[in-house]
Amino acid sequence: TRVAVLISGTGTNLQALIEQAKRPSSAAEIVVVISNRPGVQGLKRASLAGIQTRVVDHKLYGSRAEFDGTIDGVLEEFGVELVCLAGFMRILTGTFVKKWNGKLLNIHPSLLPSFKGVNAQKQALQAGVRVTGCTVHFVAEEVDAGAIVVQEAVSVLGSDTEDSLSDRIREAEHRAFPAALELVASGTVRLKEDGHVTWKSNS
Ligand SMILES: Nc1nc2ccc(CNc3ccc(C(=O)NCCCC(=O)O)cc3)cc2c(=O)[nH]1
Repeated sequence: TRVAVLISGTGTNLQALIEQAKRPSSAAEIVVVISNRPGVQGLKRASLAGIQTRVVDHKLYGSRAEFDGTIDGVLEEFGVELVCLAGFMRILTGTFVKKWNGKLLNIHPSLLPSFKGVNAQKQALQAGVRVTGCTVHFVAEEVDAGAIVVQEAVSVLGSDTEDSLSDRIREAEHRAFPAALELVASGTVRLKEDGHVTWKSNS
């Protein structure tokens, strides 16, 4: 499966996906990395891995529709079949999400539906939960509300700060996202028309 990864920054999740796609058994081939910001470290990680990169700078577009349309054009140019959002921080328009429905994966640093939106780790600390984690989900128009593919639980320690908890969640993300990538790229898991996830059964 031809995969694109969308980033906005360092791309630590991108690195985990690159390593997963390199494995001989992987069903995924990352064919392009697209950033909405120039000069970010994730672009260097992609180039080091021999993956083509594109920058679609959202500041250069008058509307979200034009920005998303340019992203769509790059995805079509590379024959992309699956898109992973790895720390991509721009909300995608409904038109784009509809076109790519079932082919867009995002990772969120909490056990959705708890703690949607930005600073999910801080929300978990402030809520006093003893278990949080990360979620890989299909992207729906409503932010952080798409069907769940993979989750990994992470304990909250009494000594945790936002940074120590974020680091521990990030380690879980680096396992969960590659696992979800394989499940969807291999066709084991897919999104049904009714918006629910279905697992291919051998029986
Ligand atoms: N329609 C749709 N698009 C998304 C785009 C990115 C992400 C990644 N997670 C994100 C979740 C939230 C945000 C956010 O609220 N950023 C501040 C506003 C930035 C802006 O103005 O664009 C960004 C990414 C998830 C979604 C999603 O669930 N649905």
